[in-house]
Amino acid sequence: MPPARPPALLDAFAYQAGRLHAEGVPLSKIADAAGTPCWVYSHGALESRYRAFDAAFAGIPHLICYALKANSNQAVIKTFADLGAGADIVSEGELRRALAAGVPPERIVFAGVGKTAAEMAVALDAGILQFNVESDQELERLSQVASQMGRTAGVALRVNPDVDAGTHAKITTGTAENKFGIEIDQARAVAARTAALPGLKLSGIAMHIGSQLTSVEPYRQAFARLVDFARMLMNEDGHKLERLDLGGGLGVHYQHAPPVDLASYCAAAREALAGFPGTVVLEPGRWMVADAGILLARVQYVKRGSLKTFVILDAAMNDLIRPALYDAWHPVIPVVEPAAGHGLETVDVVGPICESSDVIATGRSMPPVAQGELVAIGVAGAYGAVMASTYNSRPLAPEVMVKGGAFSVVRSRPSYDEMIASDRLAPWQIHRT
Ligand SMILES: Cc1ncc(COP(=O)(O)O)c(C=O)c1O
Ligand SMILES: N[C@@H](CCCC[NH3+])C(=O)O
Repeated sequence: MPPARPPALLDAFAYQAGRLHAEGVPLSKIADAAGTPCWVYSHGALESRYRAFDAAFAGIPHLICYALKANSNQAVIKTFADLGAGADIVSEGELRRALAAGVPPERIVFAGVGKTAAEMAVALDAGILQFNVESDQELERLSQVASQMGRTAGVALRVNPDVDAGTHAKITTGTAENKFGIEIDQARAVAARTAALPGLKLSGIAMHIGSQLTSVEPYRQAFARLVDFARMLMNEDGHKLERLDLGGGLGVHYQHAPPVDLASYCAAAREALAGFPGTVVLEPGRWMVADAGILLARVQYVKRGSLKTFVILDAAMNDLIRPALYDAWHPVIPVVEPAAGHGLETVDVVGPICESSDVIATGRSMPPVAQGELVAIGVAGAYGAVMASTYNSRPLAPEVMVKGGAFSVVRSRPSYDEMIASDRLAPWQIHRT
């Protein structure tokens, strides 16, 4: 097993003159301006991730539909949209975020098992590229909504290839046990139904087998099944498919580098797609943003007990829920570079929330940190801010984007008044004096 990820490997976050920076900005300066906890994103890292992904698929017609669910801040979406990205969305909220950030509707694909008729209507009205349809009932509803509006909906059938992605049980999506997609054995009949129903145009086949994949083999199997199925639909049933949507899921380097990297993922896709005449749609989320973001926090207390030492931060599970939810491992890095030859201390890094699951790191061996110091929680650009809540009435942490030597608050911290502003008393609780 290779050693846990050293801080120096975080792409855009490195020590300069003994202080951790985001690109050219000392993180302490951002903490002073925005307060802690706060999210910090590197514009340069986002751009280089997108460019690398795009370059890997050079030579084959492709459309990168960034999966907004990983990080849907307007400044992040716009960074990708400016480079030509489309969007993979799962809700009307994400549709509105994509459009507001300037993603052209003809580059938007709409996934999700529970699309409402209202969501379909808004997306049809916007003129999105395709609906990734996940059930026969959804197909019927989409046909009705589109017909009533006098529109034609582009349809890609999301098939469930029944391949185990070998990832965490809570984030696998491509086996028959999961709610996602149409079982591949049933999908041929659903394709025929799509061709027969009004208001629909079958334009592609889609898949997405899970997230944080760390091996290429499940991709190979799933891609092969998808392409075989698409060829059968084209050659035997006469459907004209314009697009194959391979979904997302490419894993990133949290604790240990995954053996699947962009090059091998892309090679597997190219091999499977050889000779396919259409466009390949890709829906990377995590891979595009994880390394480009950190959560910046300040140590409030160091509590030394008889069994454990707790480093208590001002960031908590309501900010970053991944450790509590998936036992996820994130690097925790002191902002002041530890002196050469520093020792290590085994600590639990926790937040102030009243739950024992409010952990950022358990049993972590790290350089000692003291009260008042800043720490960066790394690889937090994906599924960080988007999964945050206000549990314990903690306002959502602000988001900051850095570009070179400049930084900007791209979502502010709500005031306490704003946080409670939409609560109302019931009429019978209002007493007139
Ligand atoms: C349909 C779909 N596409 C794309 C993604 C993005 O996945 P990831 O962030 O793992 O690339 C997801 C999330 O797992 C998804 O459900
Ligand atoms: N939210 C998850 C992954 C699920 C991806 C969305 N289908 C994570 O933090 O890793």
